[in-house]
Amino acid sequence: MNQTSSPRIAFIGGGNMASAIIGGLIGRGVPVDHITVVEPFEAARAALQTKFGITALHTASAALAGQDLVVWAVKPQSFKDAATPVAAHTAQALHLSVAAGITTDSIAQWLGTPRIVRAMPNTPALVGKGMTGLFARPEVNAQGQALIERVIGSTGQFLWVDAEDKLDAVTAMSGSGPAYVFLFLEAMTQAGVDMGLTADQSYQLAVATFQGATELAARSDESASVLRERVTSKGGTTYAAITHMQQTELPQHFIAALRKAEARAKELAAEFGK
Ligand SMILES: NC(=O)C1=CN([C@@H]2O[C@H](COP(=O)(O)OP(=O)(O)OC[C@H]3O[C@@H](n4cnc5c(N)ncnc54)[C@H](O)[C@@H]3O)[C@@H](O)[C@H]2O)C=CC1
Ligand SMILES: O=C(O)[C@@H]1CCC=N1
Repeated sequence: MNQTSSPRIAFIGGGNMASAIIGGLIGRGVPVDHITVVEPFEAARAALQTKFGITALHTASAALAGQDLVVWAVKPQSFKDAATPVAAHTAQALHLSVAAGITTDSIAQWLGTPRIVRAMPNTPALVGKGMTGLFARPEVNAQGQALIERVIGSTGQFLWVDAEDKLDAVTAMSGSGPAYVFLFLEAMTQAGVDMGLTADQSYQLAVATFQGATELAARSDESASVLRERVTSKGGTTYAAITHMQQTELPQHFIAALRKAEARAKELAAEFGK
């Protein structure tokens, strides 16, 4: 994105997710003075200053008028309160929410505009390897969708879903998913230590294995199950481990856990969307 075509973008909430997107935008050449952030928390404002040279506003003001896009990066429970002072200045803007669970119906009601895209990003966006699910209300035109793709594309991959409730599945998969991977990394590292390796050695082995295996899956035309079978010699070591995982129903427990995340996304909408 160059200087002349750079949109003006405001962020409401300047925490982890906002920082990931801001980092992506700056990396793609969006000038810092095209980015406005409202962030009430002093330490978070200081972090934005140090990291990006952005002086965030501590409260909504007329500086929010004339923005092309407003990105909502507050916690679901803070959204409604955050919306009231902002809505007065931003009725003309396109809005992008990354808040888990909060529906565009609620957001449209709070902001007084239906021009809303809902996104479910994930934290690998911090290193440009994010995966974001997107849903646009019908009032968002192709130009609006293209702007969203430029912004979110600066943080990694994205995909559009055609029904808003599918974002609950996206949340359970890629939104929360990095935490599942980190849990597996922790468990693999512990196993390595139990078998006599150092914690550093174990962690390196675990992280490199995830990196390598997922890169292989991404580049391969074969399914994950075929790739798995290629590692698994009959009666060998992988067979011993996978058999134990199947006998103890690890895959079923994993699937059930994702359904819990999906259910929680729906609960959040009911809880904080009123
Ligand atoms: N962390 C994650 O992996 C993901 C988070 N999300 C969503 O992103 C949103 C933000 O999450 P994080 O960045 O992790 O949280 P965070 O806590 O790092 O950032 C939220 C920021 O909003 C600020 N804030 C609170 N009240 C405000 C107000 N009235 N006006 C403006 N700012 C206000 C807080 O001070 C805080 O710095 C959440 O809704 C979450 O559901 C979505 C996908 C992944
Ligand atoms: O745990 C959460 O509610 C948010 C949404 C996806 C990742 N973090």
